Amino acid sequence: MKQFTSIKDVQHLDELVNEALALKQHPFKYKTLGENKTLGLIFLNPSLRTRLSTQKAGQNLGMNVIVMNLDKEGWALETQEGTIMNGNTVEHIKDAAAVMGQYCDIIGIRSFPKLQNREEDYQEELLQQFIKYSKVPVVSLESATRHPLQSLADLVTITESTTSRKRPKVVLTWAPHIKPIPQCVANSFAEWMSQADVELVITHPEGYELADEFTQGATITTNQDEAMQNADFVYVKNWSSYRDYGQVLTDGAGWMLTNEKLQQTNSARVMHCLPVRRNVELSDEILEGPNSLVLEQANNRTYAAQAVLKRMLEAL
Ligand SMILES: NCCC[C@H](NC(=O)CCC(=O)O)C(=O)O
Ligand SMILES: NC(=O)OP(=O)(O)O
Repeated sequence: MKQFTSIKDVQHLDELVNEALALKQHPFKYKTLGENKTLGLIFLNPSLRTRLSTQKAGQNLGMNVIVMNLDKEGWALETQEGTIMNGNTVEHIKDAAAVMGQYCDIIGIRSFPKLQNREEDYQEELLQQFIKYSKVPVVSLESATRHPLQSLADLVTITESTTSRKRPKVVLTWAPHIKPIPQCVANSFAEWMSQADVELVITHPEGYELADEFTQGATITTNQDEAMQNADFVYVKNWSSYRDYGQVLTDGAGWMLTNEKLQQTNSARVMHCLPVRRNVELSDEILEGPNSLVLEQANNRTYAAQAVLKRMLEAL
């Protein structure tokens, strides 16, 4: 694997999921594979899970891992081509990425969307420039439009939790939030589920339609109660509008998942990528209840990252 920025970089999805599950059983089986190789993790936004699980994944494979919070600790980055840098930006991404590519064998990068200009965000300029100028394999740690390591961990979690039904019904439901949130976790989850052996239903209020490219094959409804019927997994997530880009169109009163709503499901397991705003997006009773899978999802982030890094190391 030369890079990992979306499901399009995965050739055999089942094999990657099984690899992650096998690594969960034997995390140190390949502890010499990454010997003398450096993994650089670069963050332009906050992170708890992605940072620690990817660092741990690299270490489990024997890699040296270096981490930089570029937004706080680095020079202010310029991304425009050919600009006269007489303003606030200090270093061009061309130079920064090229330098980091010399220090690292694999680079991971997190860069959220600005949620101001849809075309700009969806072009993934920062991620693409990093790939171009670092010249080493790049793994997305969550970009402007996708969060593939999260989606892989989510699929691993669903795979290991499926018992009764061969083709589970998976519902992605919009939830309220207090501020505009990127579409990337929802985009990515929908994109990965469309390639998995599940029935995917997406439910959200009017105006929160995700971009078509991510939702192929899904049933989409604005009726949350209808979506919940007989669900095996409910994935809870807020996102801002794609249509009215970056806008919050409703306070979403009534969209928070509760135990009462869960009654309509097939005892569905409840998922969320975390961090979660308790009692806004999801109730305490669900998060702490027997149906919650959120901690297992977070745990599986390590093995998802390890499976991806293993493939990248093998391709170096
Ligand atoms: N990396 C995982 C999720 C990141 C993002 N959450 C946030 O930005 C939370 C911000 C807040 O709650 O103030 C999201 O939900 O898409
Ligand atoms: N789920 C997730 O990506 O969490 P962090 O933002 O803490 O990395």
